[in-house]
Formats: sequence, C-alpha cells, structure tokens
Amino acid sequence: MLQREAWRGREKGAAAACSCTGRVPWPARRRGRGVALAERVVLSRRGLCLSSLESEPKETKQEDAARVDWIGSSSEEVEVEDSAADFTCYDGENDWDEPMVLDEDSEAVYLVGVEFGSAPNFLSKLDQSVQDLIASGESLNELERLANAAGLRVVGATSQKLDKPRPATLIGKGKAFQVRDEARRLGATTVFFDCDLSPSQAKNLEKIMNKKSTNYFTSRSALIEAAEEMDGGEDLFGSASSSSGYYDSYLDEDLGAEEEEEEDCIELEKVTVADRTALILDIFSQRAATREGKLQVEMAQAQYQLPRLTRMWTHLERQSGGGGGASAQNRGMGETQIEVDKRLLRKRISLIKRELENVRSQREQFRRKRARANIPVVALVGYTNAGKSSLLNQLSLTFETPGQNNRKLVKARDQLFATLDPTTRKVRLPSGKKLLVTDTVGFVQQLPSTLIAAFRATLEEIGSADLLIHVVDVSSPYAYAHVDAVESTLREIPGASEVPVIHAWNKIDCIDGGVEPQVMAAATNRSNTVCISAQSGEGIDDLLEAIESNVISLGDMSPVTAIIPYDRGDLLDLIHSQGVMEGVDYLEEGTKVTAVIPKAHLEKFSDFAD
Ligand SMILES: Nc1nc2c(ncn2[C@@H]2O[C@H](COP(=O)(O)OP(=O)(O)OP(=O)(O)O)[C@@H](O)[C@H]2O)c(=O)[nH]1
Ligand SMILES: [Mg+2]
Repeated sequence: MLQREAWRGREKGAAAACSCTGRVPWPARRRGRGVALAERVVLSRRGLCLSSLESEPKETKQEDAARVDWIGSSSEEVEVEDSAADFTCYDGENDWDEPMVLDEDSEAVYLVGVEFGSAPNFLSKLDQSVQDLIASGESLNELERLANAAGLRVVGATSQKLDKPRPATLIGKGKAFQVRDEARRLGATTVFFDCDLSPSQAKNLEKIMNKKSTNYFTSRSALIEAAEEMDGGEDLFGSASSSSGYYDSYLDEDLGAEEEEEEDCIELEKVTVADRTALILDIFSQRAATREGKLQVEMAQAQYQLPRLTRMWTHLERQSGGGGGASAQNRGMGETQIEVDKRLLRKRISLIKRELENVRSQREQFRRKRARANIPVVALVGYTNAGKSSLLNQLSLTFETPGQNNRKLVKARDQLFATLDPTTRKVRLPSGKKLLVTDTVGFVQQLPSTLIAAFRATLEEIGSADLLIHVVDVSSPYAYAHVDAVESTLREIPGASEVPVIHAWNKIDCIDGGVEPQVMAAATNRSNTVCISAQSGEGIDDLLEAIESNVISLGDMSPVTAIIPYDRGDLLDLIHSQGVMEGVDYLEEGTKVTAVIPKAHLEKFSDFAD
C-alpha cells in the first residue's frame, strides 16, 4: 500500500516526524520524536509527509512567537546606529544539533545514475555543467551525499549509459530488473534515480521493483538486448553479478498488462522508487525549522505530489477481489478517491499560497524598514557545502566586542543543505560602517523548480540584496560546474541577476596539487574576485575591502516620488529589484510611485519627479 494515513506532530521541528499504522517512517525512527498536535496527513511509503489533507494551518502561540522572531519588530521606528540587532531575521537555528549517525537501522537505499550518450534533443534541455557532472559520475556521488544528508544508508549504486531515455522506464527494462535484484539482495527499501522521473516512469519502475523473480525473458533476442543494456551499465559498488546468463530464467511478459500484476505480486517488503527531486524535498522537510521554511517545503511537496497522486492510489485498484485483476467498478472508486484527494491537495496548496503571501508581505515590510535605515544587505549565495555559513561566522567576528566572546555561531558542517532558513548577522566594515549579511540556502545542480518557486519568499532576500557574495569551493574539482549551476539558479530568482556580485573563492587552504598560486593569480586577473579561507580567516580582510568598495555606492538609499510613464517599465523593475515600493497609483499619464531606491539610481528618476 503506497499511501497511509497518519498523525503528524506539529511541535517545533517535527514536520517530518510521524507515527502511523504499519511501519514507523524513518524520520521518526531516527529522531525518536513525540507527537504534539495531530492532523491527518498523507505519507509516501517512505514516510515522507506529502501533504496534510484536512487541517488548515493553525497558528499557535509558539508559532506567533517564532514569526515575530524572524520578522523582527516591524512596527517600531528604526534607529540606525543601535538597532542593527532588530534586523536580525529569524535565527535559523534548528533542533538537529546531534550529528546524523548512519547506522544499521538507517533505511537502506540503492542509487541509479543515468548517462545519456547521444541524444541531442534530450540533452539540449540540460545545462552543459549538469551534463559534465553526470558524465563524470560526480552527480551520482552527489546523490549519495544527498541520501546521507537525508539520513539514508546507501547500500549499492549502478549507472547506465543510454542513447536515449526509454519512455516507459527511463532505463532499459533489462537493467531495471537487474536493479531490482541488486536492490533486493542488498536489502534496499527505496531505489533513487539520479534524475527526474515522470509519474508514469516511477509507477512502471515500481512495478518492476516489486515483481517476483520469474517470467521476464522468453526469446533469445530479448535476452541479448537486455544483456547489451546491462553492458552499458556499470556497477559502481562492484556488487552485481551481471553476466548475460543471469536472466536466463525470465520469461517474457507485458509490463503494461495490469491484470498480470496481481498474479505476479509477491509478499516481499515493498521497494519504492523515487527521484532526485523527492530526495531533495525530503532533506528540506527535515531541515525546515521556521514556520516559513515549513510552509515553503510543504508547498513544494504538495505541488510535486499532485500529478503523482494516481500512483499512490494504485493499491485501491489492487484491492479488487478475486485475484482476477481490478474490476471496472473498483477502478472507478479509485479514480473518484483520486479526484477527492486532488481537490483536497489543491485546497491545501491555495491555503499555503495565502499564508506565504502574508510571509512575503511581512518580509517586504521588513526590507522597507531596512532600506529606510540605510543599512546595506549582503547575501551569501553558492553551491551547497561551499562554506557560506563558515564565512558568515568569520565575517561576524568583526562585530565582536573586544574581550568578549559574544558571537552566536551559525552551524557549518560538512553536509549538503546544512542551512535552510536564512540567518542574518551584523558585520562591521573597515570604515566602521555596519551592514547585514544573510546566509541562505545552498544551491545544487538540478534544484527542483517546485522548490525554487515555493521558496520565493526566502529567495527574494537574494533578489533584493544590495550585494551578493558568491562563495565557491575552489578546492572541488567540479568548481566550474558548481558556479554554472549557481548562476543558472540565480537567473531564476527575480531581481538576482541585477545585483552586483563579489566572487569569494573559498577553501584556498585545501587546494590539492600545489596549484594554489595559479588559482590566486587567476583570481587577481578577474574583477571582484577574492581568494579566502573561511576556516582559517585568510583573505577575509581583502574580502571586507571588496565589500566596502561595492557597498559605498549601494548602501545609501533615498526616497523618491515620481510619475513613471507607462512605457518605462524598466524603472518599475528597478524599484522592485533594488529598492522598496511603498505606494503605487495608476494615473492617466503614468504610474505614480512612492519608493525608496539606492541613491546611485536617483538620477534616472529625476525627469519624472512629482
Ligand atoms: N578546509 C576548509 N574547510 C572549509 C572552509 N570553509 C568551510 N569549510 C568546511 O566545509 C564544510 C561546509 O561548510 P559550511 O559553511 O557548512 O557550508 P555551507 O555553504 O554553509 O553549506 P550548506 O549550508 O550545506 O549549503 C564544513 O565542514 C566547513 O568546516 C575553508 O575555507 N577551508
Ligand atoms: Mg550553511
């Protein structure tokens, strides 16, 4: 059964902690959390909280308090000198202090990578950098690290080179059966694919994973074809026996024939199929600590789940009696239930959307307050694990009172997506000027677009920052591909492309092969690029100077009232991306705006001043 009802805890950090009938899902097992308030939720088989179908989000006093924490005291007037502390957003502390231990009890998973050799139509949809990562095998390594970050134990992995994706199963059918056997032999309960699966591909693959080990190949040609497919694959953990005789016992069968499913299903522990997006969403759901973060993750999960609901309800079809396949009547019941759930899920999505709109407008107010106070905001962006949080800790040293250790460290650890909720700290530049630096969620190649859309409120902090520091782990052999992945994600965030960028080439202390001088020289030849070590503090002074020279022109804001002609949408865009819109009125001659904008852009509005 792919779907279960369960009771979900609503206490802090318990978004993914569930208890339910049947197997206790892994987040709850690993963390041993209790359940406070309860609501009905739909869980994937792996225990993923897919979405609540009944309750509307209810504010509790605790949640209100968290909201005030994170928004800051928005109604007060701002004193520029002393109130920088008021601007500290919700302190992205979360409750997973203890390092995640992957022991025998951690859920075992099997990974499948896919490399497409010569399929220009398919590949043209992917970034070159993503292709490079996939071709190098790094993408699959990264998937393993993502799995570990989610608390999963990787027991095996394989990959397949294909000239084009198979519409029904993505990988070849023979390879899929080989994956099934290996995954089962190694005790894996979930098979993760290192790319997105369409809902029907996931459904078909899951059928294969749960077929009994007979009846696959009848003809010799089918066997040879399957053997060739398998030769294109590589068993990365060396655990498969992939001789072409291995599948001799299989007889041919039609994957699409639903009727055969009942007969072929055996009572083994169910193996679930999931893709990279589901894994990333899962990590995010574990990490989300603030109400905003949780809402955003729930939104992304619900949107991801909507087209996949059919898959969750296949158990209803299977329940049809007599072992002779699903009757038309029972299928009808299943479909009706799907429609009900889809409606509930859509309702939930629109509720969360409304909640998130409130979040956005509160953030907007907060930004307005900051802009009036002329405190520049710098956002740290970069690939996950590049060293953003470590850099924030280093930069916040500048604000320590001499003789006192009054620093509140943010968590930096060797783990993908360690930071999810934004954390802001005060930083003092060499000139004495104060600014706010925000640590943000890291990016990764193929970051799910549902996640980018759902995290709009958080990511808008990047689009509205005065300056970005793009932190790059230059010790990684894949640094260029990471830079590409970050830049392509930034292009999807409204306003982010217009914000000036300083490139901080981090981890200069652990560059292998004695090429550090060459890397340093390359940085010197590029504009706005500084080599640093967020760990040792090397290069931080250079970085602070680079920030200073950038924010001098950006930090000062000025109020402006103007009537912008209707053909000057570019000026409205400028206000939205770099300033704060305070009032809009649509007149015959143009849009009357009251806004706060960086002084550097004041000139552009002089012709239209009201
Ligand atoms: N050797 C070395 N290690 C570093 C440096 N900067 C960060 N690290 C390490 O790299 C790992 C990741 O650092 P974080 O600061 O958590 O990276 P992040 O970019 O915030 O990562 P996410 O929040 O997961 O996106 C940690 O183990 C750090 O100790 C550096 O300059 N040198
Ligand atoms: Mg971090």
